[in-house]
Amino acid sequence: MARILAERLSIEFPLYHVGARSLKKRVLSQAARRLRTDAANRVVVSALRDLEFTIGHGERVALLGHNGAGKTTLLRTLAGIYEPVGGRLLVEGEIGSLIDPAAGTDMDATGRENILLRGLFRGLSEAESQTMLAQVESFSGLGEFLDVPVRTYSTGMMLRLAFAMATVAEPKVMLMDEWFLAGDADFMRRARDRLAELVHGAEILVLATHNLDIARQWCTRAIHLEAGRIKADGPIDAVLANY
Ligand SMILES: Nc1ncnc2c1ncn2[C@@H]1O[C@H](COP(=O)(O)OP(=O)(O)OP(=O)(O)O)[C@@H](O)[C@H]1O
Repeated sequence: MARILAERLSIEFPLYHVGARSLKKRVLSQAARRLRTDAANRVVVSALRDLEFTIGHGERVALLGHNGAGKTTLLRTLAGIYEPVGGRLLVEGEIGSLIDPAAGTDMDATGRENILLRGLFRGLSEAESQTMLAQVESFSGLGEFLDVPVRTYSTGMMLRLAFAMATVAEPKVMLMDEWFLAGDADFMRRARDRLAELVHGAEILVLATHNLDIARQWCTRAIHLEAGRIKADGPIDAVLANY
């Protein structure tokens, strides 16, 4: 069964090329909330600090918080893109990630080649990859553009490809950034239906959003992040009442 467990989970980003003494002085002199110097005397941004939570089967979690609170960092960490600098993270269940459309995409390869590569990466057989290709082809609506290098795609075309590739997998843990809910009206009508099916089929949904209506509509629980820490965690209505 799908499960996510975080214990004292912390993420930091070293800031290279900002060795300026003035910045270091500032970091040391003020009670800086997010910046500090690490053991190697580098300035680091503390993006997530000591997060503790468990997400279990059937939970639909909204990550809420103002700009820079840590929502995207947490999604990327759950997806395995960032490695925690402290604490422990356990994610059980196949992950479907709708976070960065370009992530895991070879920009010089065509859409079709990318789909087949993704299939191979997931350990699908040749026949299964071809089935996935047919599904993505019909769902993405990219038509002849599937045979063109991805680097020439518009933002909306990238989104279609990424969406179609991520959703044919029927993952158990769905990680999603709200901007995947943006797109042209025609595609989004179909995408929302597919997404609703996926969310229904997935055991866990984690959705980062600023849109409280979307949070209320899609989620049962909310984790409110503030400056990299959990400010509130509970049933969606209770968290939103104090948001
Ligand atoms: N690659 C990076 N290098 C340095 N700092 C980073 C990096 N990515 C994120 N941060 C910092 O980590 C903190 C959390 O950023 P994050 O993008 O997770 O916030 P967010 O809640 O998703 O914000 P938004 O709502 O604006 O998208 C911010 O202080 C940000 O500056």
